Amino acid sequence: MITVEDALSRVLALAESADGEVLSLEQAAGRALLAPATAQLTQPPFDAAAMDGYALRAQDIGQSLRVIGESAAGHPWTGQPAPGTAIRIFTGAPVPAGYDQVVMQEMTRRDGEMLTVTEPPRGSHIRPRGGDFALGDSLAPGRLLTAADIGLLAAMNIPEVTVARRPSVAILAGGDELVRPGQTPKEGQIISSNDLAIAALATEAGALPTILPIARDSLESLRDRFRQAATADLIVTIGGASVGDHDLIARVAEELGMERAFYKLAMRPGKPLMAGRIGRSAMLGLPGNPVSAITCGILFMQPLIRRMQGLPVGNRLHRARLAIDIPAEGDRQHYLRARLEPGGDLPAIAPFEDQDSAKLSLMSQADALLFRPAHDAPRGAGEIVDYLPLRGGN
Ligand SMILES: Nc1nc2c(c(=O)[nH]1)N[C@H]1C(S)=C(S)[C@@H](COP(=O)(O)OP(=O)(O)OC[C@H]3O[C@@H](n4cnc5c(N)ncnc54)[C@H](O)[C@@H]3O)O[C@H]1N2
Ligand code: MOO
Repeated sequence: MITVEDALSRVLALAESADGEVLSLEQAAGRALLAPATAQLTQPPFDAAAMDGYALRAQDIGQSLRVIGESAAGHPWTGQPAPGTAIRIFTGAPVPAGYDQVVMQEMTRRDGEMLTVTEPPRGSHIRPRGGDFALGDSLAPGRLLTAADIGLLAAMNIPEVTVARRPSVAILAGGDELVRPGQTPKEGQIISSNDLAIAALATEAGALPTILPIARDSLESLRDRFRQAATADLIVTIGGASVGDHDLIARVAEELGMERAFYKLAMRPGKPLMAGRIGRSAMLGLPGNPVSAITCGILFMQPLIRRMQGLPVGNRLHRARLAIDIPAEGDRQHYLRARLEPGGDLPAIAPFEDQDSAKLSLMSQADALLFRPAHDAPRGAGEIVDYLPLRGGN
């Protein structure tokens, strides 16, 4: 058994460098920027008024000023500046050269052509040219494009960007006991849930998943599914990873030339995780127990999919205080399903008493995976521990 850390670095090594595709900004939100995007202009392109009011010379405040022109957004004033004058100006309009102060109209009194500043302004109310970004500034790759990024890129006059192609992920669940949701299970059958949960995790990480028809516990059925999956960037199998007589995944994968990176790691849940490469595809073999499959999906599959898009692998640990005492850990790194509550300086975390890796209801209720290193000593309420959030904030 290898450590979780070692396993993760071997899984990440399965990623090849990301392929790019060029998309319009309308299509690019949520995608991974793959090449630097460089501003084609300077913003603001001119010193701009931040308020509706008057442009004037700060040194003239206190005098009665003559209003000699108007500058509106899209309609700059082009006259000659002069001491003792002011220009009517609107938010976003160019501040004409020769004037260094905008005064809000609420702080002035206008009488015909004449203007008096009634309250001293605070700040110039001028946004200087280039104060937001300058020609040649760039947005670095390796980030998911947010709504604000899309707005920024548009303002930079970049109509198209190179983003990582979404990795294709073929998801292969197998087992004679499995039927699809919506069907009526016969005696001894259960509904296949793992493939849908893993596909949801893959989508969340930016992949395009395809759920293959459920494989039967036969070599022929599994060979057939692997053939269907052969063009995927990543093949994820679920179940059939352990030691039972029907656990055939490893056998078929090897027969098809899988180069195995590892099999089994010192982790709870998720010990029988397998990883490697088959043909042009990376492969992850997740354990069948639903909580184990989802935990391995979060800890290994999602980082791999992010790495395939040139993104940081994520899964940063956060800190919380234990709400209850917990016993010493065994020889596997443990991820316990836990509830988080708001706390004083840090949130309070309480692992569920029942950590059965077959219980989806508990995984669904969990706010976090409490992280415990192998051989960790007993811990008391109030001690600080690490956790992985399960609801955003990751
Ligand atoms: N003698 C041993 N038995 C087991 C060991 C072991 O080390 N020695 N490890 C246990 C652990 S830990 C896990 S995790 C499971 C993993 O087993 P497999 O990956 O071989 O998974 P299966 O046997 O195929 O299934 C396990 C369990 O999960 C259910 N399952 C499978 N696929 C799905 C699906 N798509 N949707 C919903 N549920 C699924 C399946 O019905 C079984 O109940 O092995 C332990 N045993
Ligand atoms: O690893 Mo199994 O995943 O403990 O249930």
